[in-house]
Amino acid sequence: TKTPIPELGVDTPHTEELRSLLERVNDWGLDTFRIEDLSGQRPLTAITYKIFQERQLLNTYAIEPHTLISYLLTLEDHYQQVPYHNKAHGADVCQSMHVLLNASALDGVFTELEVMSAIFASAVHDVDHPGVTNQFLINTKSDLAIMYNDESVLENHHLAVAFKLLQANERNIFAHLTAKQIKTLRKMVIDMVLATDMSKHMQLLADLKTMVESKKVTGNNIIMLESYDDRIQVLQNMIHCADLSNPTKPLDIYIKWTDRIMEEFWRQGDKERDLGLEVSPMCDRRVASVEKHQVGFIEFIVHPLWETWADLVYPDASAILETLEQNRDWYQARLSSPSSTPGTGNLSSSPTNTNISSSQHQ
Ligand SMILES: COc1ccc(C2=NN(C(C)C)C(=O)[C@@H]3CC=CC[C@H]23)cc1C#CC(=O)NCc1ccccc1
Ligand SMILES: [Mg+2]
Ligand SMILES: [Zn+2]
Repeated sequence: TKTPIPELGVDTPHTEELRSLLERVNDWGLDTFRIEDLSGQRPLTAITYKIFQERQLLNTYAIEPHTLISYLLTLEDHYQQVPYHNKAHGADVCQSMHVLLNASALDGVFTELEVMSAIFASAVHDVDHPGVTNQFLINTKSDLAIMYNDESVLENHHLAVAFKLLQANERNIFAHLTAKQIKTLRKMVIDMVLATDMSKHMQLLADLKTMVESKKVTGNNIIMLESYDDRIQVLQNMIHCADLSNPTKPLDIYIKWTDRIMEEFWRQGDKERDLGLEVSPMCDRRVASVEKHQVGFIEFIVHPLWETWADLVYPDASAILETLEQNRDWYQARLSSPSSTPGTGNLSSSPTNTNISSSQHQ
C-alpha cells in the first residue's frame, strides 16, 4: 500500500519531454542539464533509474522499484549544492559510464554483477562532495582528513556515505543478492571509486598503456580479461574516463561544465585567501590564467587518457576522441588569436591577469 511510482521515477509535469530525452540514454553527449530541468531537479534519480531498467537489473537482482527510487532519491539529496561536484555531475558520470560499458569491444566481457557495480559506483562516486580538493581538506586539517589520514579523503568519504545509505531496509537495493555477490560488488565499487582520486591518474594510465600493448582479443575483436586485476583495471580506467569526459562532449555542454568547475575552484581560492593560505593553482579568480590550465588539462591529462582508452576499445571510442581533439583545437585557436573583445589584445601574450569570463565563450 505504497504511493505508486511515477513512470520515470520522478515527479514532473514534463513527462512526455523527459521520456523522449531519456530514450537517448545510450548516446554520448546526452544533455544532463536538460534532464535536470525536466526531472524536477532529479537528474541522478531519473538517469540511474532509466539505466537500471534499460539493463533489466531490477529483474535480474529482484530489486523492488520503491527501494531503488528510495535509495536514489536519498543518494541524490546527499550530493551537496556546489557549482560542479553536485548531483548533475553524478548523473553525467553515471550515464557516461553506461555508454562506455556498451563498447562492442567489451561485448559480453563483464558479468551482470560487474555491470551493476560499475553503474552503482559511478552514481555514488562523488556523493557529499564539499566542493574543495583533497589537498584543501588536508591543509585545513579538516575532520574528513583526520578521519581518513590524508589518503584519498574525499573518495573514502563518498564510499562510506553511499554504503551507509544502504543500511536502511527501505533503501537496501541489494537485499536479494547472495553474501558472495554483495562481497564482490562491495570490493569492486570500492576499487572503482578510489580510482577516481586524481592522484592515482598516472599509475592508472601507465597500467592501461601496458594492457593495450599486450592486448589479447577474440576472433571478433572482443577484449579477453582473465584475472580480477585485469577486469577491475579496465573498470577503474572506465570510471576515470567518465569522470574526465567533459572535454569529449559537444562544445556547448563542455563549456557549461568548465564554467562550473572554475567557479568551484575559484570559491576554494576565495576560502584559501580568507584563511591566509597560499591560493592553489587554477583557484585564483583574479589571476585566472585560463589558457595555460585549459591546455594543460587536455594536453597532459584528458587527451593521453582518452587516446589510450580509444586504443583499447578501437574503434568504438574514435568519435569521442575526435570530438575531444576538435574541442582542444577550438580552445587553442581562440587563445592564440587576438580576442574580439577590445583592449585584451592577443591573449596568448596578454598579462596573466586576463580573466576569460564564461560570457566570452559564446
Ligand atoms: C571541465 O573541466 C574540468 C573538469 C574536472 C577537473 C578536475 N580537475 N582535477 C585536477 C586535475 C585539478 C581534479 O582533481 C578534479 C576531481 C576529479 C577529476 C577531475 C577534476 C578539471 C577541469 C578543468 C579545467 C581547466 O583547466 N579548465 C580551464 C578552462 C577555463 C576556462 C575555459 C576553458 C578552460
Ligand atoms: Mg571525485
Ligand atoms: Zn567526479
